[in-house]
Amino acid sequence: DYHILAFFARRVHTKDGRPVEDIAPIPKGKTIFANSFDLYGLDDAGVFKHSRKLAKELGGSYLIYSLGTAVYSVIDPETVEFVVNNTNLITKGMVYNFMRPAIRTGLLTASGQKWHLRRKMITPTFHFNILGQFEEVFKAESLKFIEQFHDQTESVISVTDLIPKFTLNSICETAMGIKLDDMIEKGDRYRESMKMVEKLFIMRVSNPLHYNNTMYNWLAASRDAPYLKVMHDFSSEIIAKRRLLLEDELFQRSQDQMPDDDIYINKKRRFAMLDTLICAEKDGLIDHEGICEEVDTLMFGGFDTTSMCLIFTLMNLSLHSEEQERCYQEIVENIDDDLTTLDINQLTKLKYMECVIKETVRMYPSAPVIARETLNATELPNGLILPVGTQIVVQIFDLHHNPKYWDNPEKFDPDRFLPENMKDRHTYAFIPFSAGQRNCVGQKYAMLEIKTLLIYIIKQLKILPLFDPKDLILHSGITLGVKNNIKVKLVRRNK
Ligand code: HEM
Repeated sequence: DYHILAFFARRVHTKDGRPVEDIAPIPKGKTIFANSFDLYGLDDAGVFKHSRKLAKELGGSYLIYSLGTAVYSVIDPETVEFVVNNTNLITKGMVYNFMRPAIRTGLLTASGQKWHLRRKMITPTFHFNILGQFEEVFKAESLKFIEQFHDQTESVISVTDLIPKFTLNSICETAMGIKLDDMIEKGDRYRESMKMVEKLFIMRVSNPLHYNNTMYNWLAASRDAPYLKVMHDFSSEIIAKRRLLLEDELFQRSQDQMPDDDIYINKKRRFAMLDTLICAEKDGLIDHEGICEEVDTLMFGGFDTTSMCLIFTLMNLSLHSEEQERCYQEIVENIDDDLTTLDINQLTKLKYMECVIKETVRMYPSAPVIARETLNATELPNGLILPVGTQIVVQIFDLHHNPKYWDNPEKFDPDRFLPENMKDRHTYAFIPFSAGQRNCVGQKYAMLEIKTLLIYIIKQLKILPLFDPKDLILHSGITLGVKNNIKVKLVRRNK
């Protein structure tokens, strides 16, 4: 009866006929419709808390039934390893449909042949040599960031306000080849709309009446439309600007009689990922709509995720002066005083800083949840047999706080990531960038960007706390969000 009231959900079975509950607890739903309306009426902070509460109470991966579907939430590394490495499980979960009005069907949300083609097209744009060119942009943007405080011995800043500007400028200049200097106001509106779109995404997740596209279009699409328009107008303007710049560049090259295929290896010219897409369009491999899909995906993927990681890293460093000092000493020992010479090779020497960043994304993973859908009945290593259409939700946040794999998980302790402390831990207990075929294409890009800004800040300024972490209110979105205005005090270091 219970499952019939979840609108005829196909049921999960076990390989050996044991009751499912022996392997995965099934929390009782709030209404007679199983768990379908458990999130109903909750805001983005409530949705976040709900999942944390379930993970804590149930202590392991668990199963719910919602609107005709079984939803298996995974918080154990053995199942995570199976899921992310299973080539039959690369189709994203149903909830990614709700992102499509904003980021369309690009690399993040696409499936099947389309995903394979796009992944093949976009992966080379994150090649080591190209990242080396992007490093110049990260340095320029980092310098701009700290120059805001150059005439002050101390200043109070809101990292939640300032960091997203830095990351949006960086992604637009690296990936899109466009400086935002004459689009500052439009950039501000883009960021504000993005925030709103994430809120609306969670409103849809928490209201099953909006799951179906027709119902959503009828009941909620017009409410969301103005924010989506701001986002899409912004990305369209960037594409149009880059098209003109690239035309110019190609024209110049034809005048100088240089071959077009030399365009990406010319050291003097800065490569933009968007150029690859525009050139692929000329070869008939992608159309204008496809370019819009990928630009919206990369802007979103490259902006909000790194913002959140930087915000929480700066917060953690402000709260932990000893760890901050270790980062400072490591910079002094490994990085040239003249930051204009900073390059990728120097960045790889900052091992402790890497531990700090990893510990931060463990505690606050920018992508707290990822999901897949089974296209066939799928047997898991623990003996559960998931029927076709099951949603597998990898709860990265709960995995990263699972006390079975992390001692004192709420404690900030970068030493967890020293090689000697990692060897006995399950590799899949930590997957901030996911893993397997559908892992994050921007992982190396993100680490470079984050390390570069941290070097510029820590080298010159001490970061002091102005925020009590007990007050932190996290919320769900497409990425992890925070309700608070997190401030820190920056004090110039004595030379
Ligand atoms: C701290 C920063 C970042 C974190 C924590 C992060 C995390 C993730 C995760 C967990 C996934 C898997 C999503 C899923 O399975 O649904 C992912 C995918 C992706 N990320 Fe990132 N990401 C970060 C930065 C970036 C950057 C900087 C870019 C682009 C410039 C980017 C672009 C993408 C794209 C396009 C995908 C989809 C890949 C695919 O499905 O083939 N990410 N990211």
